[in-house]
Amino acid sequence: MTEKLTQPERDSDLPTLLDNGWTHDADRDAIAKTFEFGNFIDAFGFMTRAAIWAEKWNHHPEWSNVYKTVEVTLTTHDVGGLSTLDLKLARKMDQLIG
Ligand SMILES: C[C@H](O)[C@H](O)[C@H]1CNC2=NC(N)=NC(=O)C2=N1
Repeated sequence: MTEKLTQPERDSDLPTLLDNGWTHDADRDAIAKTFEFGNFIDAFGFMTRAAIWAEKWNHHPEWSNVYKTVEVTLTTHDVGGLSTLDLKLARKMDQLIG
């Protein structure tokens, strides 16, 4: 059963993501990041590769794409806030952009 992040998990895991351009939306208990690419194909390719991981982990982003920009919000709907799945997917997205 997916659980909400504990405070110790937040203290240890969130800072690195925040340093990597993620922001924390306290109201939703979600993290968000805007990814900018060189062109539309690179942006869509990022979404395609991230989608494969999202489906594999059964954990899906809330995201939108306009031309070279992909806006991502991650939260776990089943628990109404952040879980380790959000952190895992965020780290994977950061890994995909190299
Ligand atoms: C039925 C299915 O396993 C659930 O709806 C999964 C699918 N993907 C999900 N993605 C996200 N971000 N949060 C969830 O709670 C969630 N739940």
